[in-house]
Amino acid sequence: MLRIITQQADVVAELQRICNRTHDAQVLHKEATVREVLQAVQRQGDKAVLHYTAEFDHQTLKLEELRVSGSELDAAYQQVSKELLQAIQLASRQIEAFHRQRIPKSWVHFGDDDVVVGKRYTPVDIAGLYVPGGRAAYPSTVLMNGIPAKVAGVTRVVMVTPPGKTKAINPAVLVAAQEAGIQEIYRVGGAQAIAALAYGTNTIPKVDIITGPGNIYVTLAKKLVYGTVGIDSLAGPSEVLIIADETANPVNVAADLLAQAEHDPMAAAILLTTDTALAKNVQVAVERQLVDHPRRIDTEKAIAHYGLIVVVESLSAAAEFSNEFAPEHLELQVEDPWTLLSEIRHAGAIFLGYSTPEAVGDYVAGPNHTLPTSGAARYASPLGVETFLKHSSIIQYSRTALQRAAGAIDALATAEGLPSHKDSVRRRIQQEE
Ligand SMILES: NC(=O)c1ccc[n+]([C@@H]2O[C@H](COP(=O)([O-])OP(=O)(O)OC[C@H]3O[C@@H](n4cnc5c(N)ncnc54)[C@H](O)[C@@H]3O)[C@@H](O)[C@H]2O)c1
Ligand SMILES: N[C@H](CO)Cc1c[nH]c[nH+]1
Ligand SMILES: [Zn+2]
Repeated sequence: MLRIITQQADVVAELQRICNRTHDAQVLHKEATVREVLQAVQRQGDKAVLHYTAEFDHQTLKLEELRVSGSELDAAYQQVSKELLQAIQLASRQIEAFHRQRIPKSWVHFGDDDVVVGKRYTPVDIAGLYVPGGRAAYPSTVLMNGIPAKVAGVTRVVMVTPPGKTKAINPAVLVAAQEAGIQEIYRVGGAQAIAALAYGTNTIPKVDIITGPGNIYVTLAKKLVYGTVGIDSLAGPSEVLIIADETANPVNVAADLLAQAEHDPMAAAILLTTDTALAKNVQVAVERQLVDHPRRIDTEKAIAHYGLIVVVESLSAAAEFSNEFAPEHLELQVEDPWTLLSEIRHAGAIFLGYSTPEAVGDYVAGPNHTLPTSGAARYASPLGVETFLKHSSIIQYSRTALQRAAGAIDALATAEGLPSHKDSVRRRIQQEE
């Protein structure tokens, strides 16, 4: 049952417990498993990848089965319905249009002082996309990662995703990949997939950046390989926080809470409301909607451990609690969501009004659904084209400009005790032209 507490209780402590669920003491044993997997793949490559695929995904693969074959890719189109193909294509267009809106552009500034400075953007050479596949198949996530990579101009994009129950990858995932221009796909999931992308094996290439969401094992592995490779952000078990007033519909609020809880037993679903009656009605509606829920066991676990309703004194108090939590998804189901928006500082994606369930953002709105979780929205942003780009600073000085700067460089280099820095400037300005 979804618990109700009031603002008199220690709301901040409760929210912190839920927010920290992926990095608290209880996940330490999972981190130990992940470290073991990373080390084994680093040392033994493909052999360890196949070993852990058998252990965690219960699939015994031959080495040559790791890469999804051309015939499996071709066959996927015959296995999806026309409606699903059209939905994938519609979502692709929306996602591409959104991500093409603001592509970071290189620039140079030619100053009057004979100094040129600028930024030059270049894509990573090779990107590795993680597409989850343990408890659900995620064709939408293929698009959310693959399209921004292509828009950024990444020339080699590889994808990893766990094998399904019969080794085969869900055909919708393979169709989405091809619609996003991805052909190089490996049948591997979990920490072993992240390790393979980070260190490289004989079969799977080492990449420059790993992007994409995943469960606790995937998220811990991404955290641990950061530095060996780049990562997008820590996009772990899903979460939603809804702020609702008395005007919200309790049945819809309940459905939106369950829409995130159903992702994972570690998903979080929180309602902050100013209305006691709404709190009770949502609690009842959640119970009713769970009765014949096809994913009832996992969803109930999420609701029981990481679900919460808080009755707050004001919408401003709700906004402050939400800022503490920094949710992946924030829904504002209140009479005037645009006014409340001005009080929100930290959230991955914000959904305004009664007709904007979070599911529109998961699939068709266009903004990315790969979002920071577990408080990471305090410092991180949704995945985007810029995730696959980095920039180099551009600097050019004329001799006159160097002469002007020499005094300041002298003083700073002297203060730092770095004489060759000073010398590299002095020599140039003392040299004959
Ligand atoms: N934040 C986001 O942007 C976002 C987007 C989509 C999905 N998600 C999240 O992605 C996750 C998807 O999770 P999933 O489980 O369906 O798929 P997944 O692919 O992330 O995880 C499945 C893998 O976990 C590994 N694994 C499972 N049990 C293990 C164990 N006991 N020990 C070691 N490894 C183990 C297996 O190797 C398996 O391949 C959910 O948490 C969902 O909420 C987040
Ligand atoms: N809500 C997920 C992000 O937490 C994304 C997703 C994909 N498919 C359905 N939902
Ligand atoms: Zn979702």
